[in-house]
Amino acid sequence: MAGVTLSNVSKSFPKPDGKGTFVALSPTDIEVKEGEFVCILGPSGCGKTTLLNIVAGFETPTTGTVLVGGKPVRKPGPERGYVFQEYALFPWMTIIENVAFGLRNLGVSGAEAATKARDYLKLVGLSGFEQSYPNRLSGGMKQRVAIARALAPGPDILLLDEPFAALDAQTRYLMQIELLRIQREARKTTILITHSLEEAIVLADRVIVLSARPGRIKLIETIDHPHTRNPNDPSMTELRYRLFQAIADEIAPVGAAA
Ligand SMILES: Nc1ncnc2c1ncn2[C@@H]1O[C@H](COP(=O)(O)OP(=O)(O)OP(=O)(O)O)[C@@H](O)[C@H]1O
Repeated sequence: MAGVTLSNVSKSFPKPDGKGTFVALSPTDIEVKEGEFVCILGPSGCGKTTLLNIVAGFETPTTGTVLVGGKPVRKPGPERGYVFQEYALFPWMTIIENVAFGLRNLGVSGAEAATKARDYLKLVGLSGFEQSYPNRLSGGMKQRVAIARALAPGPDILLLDEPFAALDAQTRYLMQIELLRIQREARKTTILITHSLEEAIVLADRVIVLSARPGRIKLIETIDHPHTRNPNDPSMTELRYRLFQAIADEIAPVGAAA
């Protein structure tokens, strides 16, 4: 197990016209404890994916450092599993090949990778679909495969970028409960980006709301209600209101200027 520490992490990108840079993420400090489930909310374009990509090692921060298990992140690594919004499965590979892919890249033998891939497909409830191709699966099933693939190399950290955004409401809820079960069972330190207040309330031990771009931490809420949570339960009303207000305040200036 490992935690994640971001110290003074910021990111600037070149402006689209090539003249100078703009700040996508303001200097940010976040400490995610071992086994903790953190959800990050914020308006579109505030730097959520950028933050996650920096933790994943896909992007280098302009300032600051990220430590995973006390070690600096410089590039992607097998101790960090990533789940993309749009499944990102290889359509020409069977489901089991997709899940075994990361293991094979790590030098695990074909037979061992297949055994592990089978175990993880079982964990996400997809035994029996090993030889199917992604185009035969529903959106929810594809996302289960993507989660199994992220888990297969045995990461300490799970990073998920709006993993359920493309799913219908019912499948989304079922997947949230499933993810929570897996996360609790495997005690993975988890950071999940979402646009959904409800999703954050259902899943998170702690919710971090970022401001409009350049993102900075606007609000942190610890949720200590026992799982499983109903975001519409009256006990969640105040929390829900605070989260809503924090996000609405960030969106309001756009409307106000009109
Ligand atoms: N590689 C890149 N090069 C240039 N600009 C980028 C790059 N990646 C992100 N940006 C810009 O940085 C800003 C933050 O983007 P980011 O994708 O992190 O936001 P986000 O909060 O995840 O947005 P959304 O909720 O819409 O997915 C945006 O203005 C985006 O266009």
